[in-house]
Amino acid sequence: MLKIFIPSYQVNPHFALSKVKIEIKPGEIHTLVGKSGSGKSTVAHIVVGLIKAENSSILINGKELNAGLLDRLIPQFKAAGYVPQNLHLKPHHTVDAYLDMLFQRLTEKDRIKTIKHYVNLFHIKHLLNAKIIQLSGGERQKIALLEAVSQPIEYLVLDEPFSQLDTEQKIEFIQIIQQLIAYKQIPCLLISHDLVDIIKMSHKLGIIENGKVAFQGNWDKFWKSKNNIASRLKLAMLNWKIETDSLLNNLKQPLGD
Ligand SMILES: Nc1ncnc2c1ncn2[C@@H]1O[C@H](COP(=O)(O)OP(=O)(O)OP(=O)(O)O)[C@@H](O)[C@H]1O
Repeated sequence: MLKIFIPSYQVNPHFALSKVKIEIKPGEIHTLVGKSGSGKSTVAHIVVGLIKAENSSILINGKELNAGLLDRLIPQFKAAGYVPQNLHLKPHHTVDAYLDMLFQRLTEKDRIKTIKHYVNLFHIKHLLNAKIIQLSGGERQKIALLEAVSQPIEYLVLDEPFSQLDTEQKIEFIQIIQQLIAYKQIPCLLISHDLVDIIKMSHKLGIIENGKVAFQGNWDKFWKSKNNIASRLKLAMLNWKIETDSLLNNLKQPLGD
């Protein structure tokens, strides 16, 4: 169980996070949505320990994590798997060499077996000889996710992981994440403002507005909620569904001359 509590965090004189409380069970994907600048990435940065917010607590399976423990530079303790908005991959490595590097800690036999498993799961066999720099944006996002889950992590934080993907790639990516989360039984905090991701992936939804959590709950609570922002999001979802349905219906019509 991942328990996040940020009572208050002043980001700049005009913006602060306040009373952010999120709990995510193992195997659960909790999506945080909100307008640009509402504070989503700041929450992610605190949760993975990139910034330290005084008085905040991040508890994973009952253990208190502080920025020191979470620091990615401390190799013994990398509880957080994190895919940031801006990816930092080594451009000149081939995918093959990159995977080899990620699983260096394993014996050769285990490394070969593990890499084979991930190559199949991520459908990247055809990319093994390509250099990272030659990959498409979506393929790079896959490698970044693979890197994040390559360590024995205890929770996963994904910040806009689908921003570079088209709908088909997105559906493939969503399935990979769902399998990983279910298999590893870890909590996942997903930051997104894409309705497809939100509808297809979330077990729970949090809406953040101006640094505060304006709504939080499961789908049942969401659909019953009279909260203003939840209502606007519902409307967008319903319109999206209508648009998608009509698009799909139109696709079924035979093409004219
Ligand atoms: N180090 C910083 N110094 C000053 N202001 C900052 C700093 N980091 C973030 N901010 C401000 O805090 C606010 C929230 O930023 P944040 O990146 O968390 O929003 P967001 O909801 O993730 O936005 P987006 O969806 O566009 O990525 C923004 O107004 C941003 O400019």
